[in-house]
Amino acid sequence: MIKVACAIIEHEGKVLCAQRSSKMHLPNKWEFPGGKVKEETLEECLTREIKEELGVEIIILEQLPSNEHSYPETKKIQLIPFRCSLQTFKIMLLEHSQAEWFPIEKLKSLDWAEADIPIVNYYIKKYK
Ligand SMILES: Nc1nc2c([nH]c(=O)n2[C@H]2C[C@H](O)[C@@H](COP(=O)(O)OP(=O)(O)OP(=O)(O)O)O2)c(=O)[nH]1
Repeated sequence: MIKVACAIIEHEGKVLCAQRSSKMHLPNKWEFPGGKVKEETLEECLTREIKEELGVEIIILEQLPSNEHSYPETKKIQLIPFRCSLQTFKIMLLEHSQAEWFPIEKLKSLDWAEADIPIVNYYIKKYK
């Protein structure tokens, strides 16, 4: 199983969502920024990935329940979400096609990567 850490970054009641580019696996799907965990802690992975993808520093607040999901033709992933806030604010799009702040009530309307759907539903239920 591949562990993937992702960041639910909050600011002024909104959440930062990122759209995968047309060239990535799961093209054009929305996700929480993050990536595969290497030889490092989940927190180190998340800090590194967010810096690589968006050029910002995060503050990790809380780990939320993970979700296991199998996509066709890839190994099962365990998607592990963390609520985060930003320490630096100059967001750069280094990998995604776009990144946007959405109010919690709009999250359901995005075309999410399948593994994210239970996480989005949990988050909406707990934090809206
Ligand atoms: N980052 C992230 N990945 C997700 C989410 N939902 C979801 O299904 N995934 C999948 C997409 C990818 O198959 C996998 C993460 O791999 P990735 O390719 O984005 O991460 P990475 O940068 O470590 O990958 P790599 O290019 O080094 O191989 O998890 C999510 O919310 N965030």
